[in-house]
Formats: sequence, C-alpha cells, structure tokens
Amino acid sequence: MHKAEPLKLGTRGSPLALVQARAAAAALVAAHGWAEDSVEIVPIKTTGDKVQDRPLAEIGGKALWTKELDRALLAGDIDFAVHSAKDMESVRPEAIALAAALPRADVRERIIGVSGLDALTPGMRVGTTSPRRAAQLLARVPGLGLVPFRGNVATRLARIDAGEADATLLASAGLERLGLHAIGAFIPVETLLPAPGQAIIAIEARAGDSAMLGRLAAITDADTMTALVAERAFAAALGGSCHSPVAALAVRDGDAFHLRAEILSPDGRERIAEETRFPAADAASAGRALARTILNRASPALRSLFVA
Ligand SMILES: NCc1[nH]cc(CCC(=O)O)c1CC(=O)O
Repeated sequence: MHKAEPLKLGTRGSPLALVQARAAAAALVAAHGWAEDSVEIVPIKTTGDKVQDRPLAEIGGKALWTKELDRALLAGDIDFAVHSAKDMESVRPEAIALAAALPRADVRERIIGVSGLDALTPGMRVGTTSPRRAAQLLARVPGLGLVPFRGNVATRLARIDAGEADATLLASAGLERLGLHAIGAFIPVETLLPAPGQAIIAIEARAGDSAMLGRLAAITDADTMTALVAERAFAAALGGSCHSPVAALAVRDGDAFHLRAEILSPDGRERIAEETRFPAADAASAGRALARTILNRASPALRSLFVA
C-alpha cells in the first residue's frame, strides 16, 4: 500500500467526468495492485458547470473547467485531478504537471439527428457552441443555421429530441463512455478534424509531488501522451482563445507520428490546413513549427484571431 489515507482524485461532477474519474482510479489501482478504496473520488463543481446557458468563449474560456480543481490541487485538498484533455486551456499553471494520459479512445465526431454530414443543407440548424465545429460545418455547408447548445451530453441529446435543432456534433469518445454506443453517424477525421486532445483523459498532479507523479507514470500511454503533447504545443503556439476555431490530430504512423492541423475563420470561409511527420521526441517542437507554418499562410484577419 502507498499510505493509510486514500489518494484523493479531483474531478468535475458531470456524468461524463465521473465515468472518466472512475476509469482513471481503476487504472491506477490495477497498475499497482492496490485495494479499490485506496483512491477516493472528489467531485468539485467548476464555474463552467454552473453557467450552462452561454457559450464558453463568452464567459471566460476553458479555465472555467480547471480553476477550482487547480485550487484544490495546489491547496492539497486533492492529490491528483482528471480532465477531458480537450477542455484544458493550452497553457497551464507552472506548479501543475501533466502526469499521465490514458489510452486514447475513438477520436471521431458523431453527428446526431440526421443520417450524416451530407444530409445537412443550408437553412438547417445545428446545435453547437464550439467555434471549431461551427466553422468546420459552415465551411462545408454555407448558410447553415447555428443554435447555441451547451450543457452536458444528455442535455444536448434531449435538445435534439425536443426539436431545438436539427442536428448536433458530439465526440464519439464521450458517447461511448456514457454507454451511448448506437447513436449518431461517425464522421471520418479526414472530413472533420477533431479538437486538440479529443478522446484523451488527462491526469495532472502537483509538479513538486514526485511520489504522485511516479505513481501516475505507471498508467500513462506513451503514444497518447506524445500525440497530446504535439496537439497542445500546436494550440499553445497559435496563441488562440476559445473563440478561435482550431483542430489538430496526431497519430502514430510506423516509427513516427503524423500531425494534421487546421485553423478556420469563424464563418468557415477561410481554412488553412497543414500536416507534418515527427519522431516522438520532437512532439512539442513539431506542434510549434506547424503552428508557425499555418499562421504564415493565414490572412491578416484570420491571424488576428490568434497572435494578439
Ligand atoms: N466539450 C465537452 C466535452 N469534453 C470532452 C468531451 C468528450 C470526450 C472527449 O473528447 O474526451 C465532451 C463532449 C463533446 O464535445 O462531445
């Protein structure tokens, strides 16, 4: 046993977050052969959970999902924290370290409410507040209507059932974790590139807590971590906010990794996509370099959404 007191794992309290926290706890317990009650899950309500009716970009960005967990971690109220990697802001506090990434799930998006992307026509309404999803959809179907759609996965599905929009996009990974295996149509990543960190469960600990970092090293998936580092370095180097439509995906390809990424104008009319290959050790620099390549090709108006 590591110690008499259970290790405290902080998480948001949404149904998806709790499933992910249980997965992280189970992986840690299994890797070390500990008793099941050696990890205690501590749900913490974040500002992002409290404000459901406005786009994230409007109310202060992704830090709203992390701030309260960061505070608890740094105060020692929890020993480690679990996040959906795609909801973490690209620059994190220095005293907090990315300690582990669980094996990535299916990165694709699913479209709910219609049979597929091809069924979307101008004038139809899609429920999303994600600038990336909105821009990617508008790039394919100009004239599409957009309806602000936040809330947890169940809320968004209920809003489709209620006819508040014709369709919505959700990450397959989240649906899968909630047991919603059969709903929606898969969209290939070649058609709709996912968000940086999509389908990855990230675990953080205090940067100075070497005991905790050591325990968590046992459950990290090396390829997932490499992909996450590249995608997050790309996003951080762009310098965008949560208003900025950004997509990135790194996958292993033989001995190396393949990184695809794009930025779009919010109306979808301008889209700059690039790709590169890199060895695992160069994940961060490859992400940064791809951001420079893309920004160099962007119009001044699009670039101004990023480098301030
Ligand atoms: N923004 C909310 C969010 N954060 C993580 C997931 C899904 C799980 C994941 O991508 O890891 C979702 C729901 C969605 O966008 O469909």
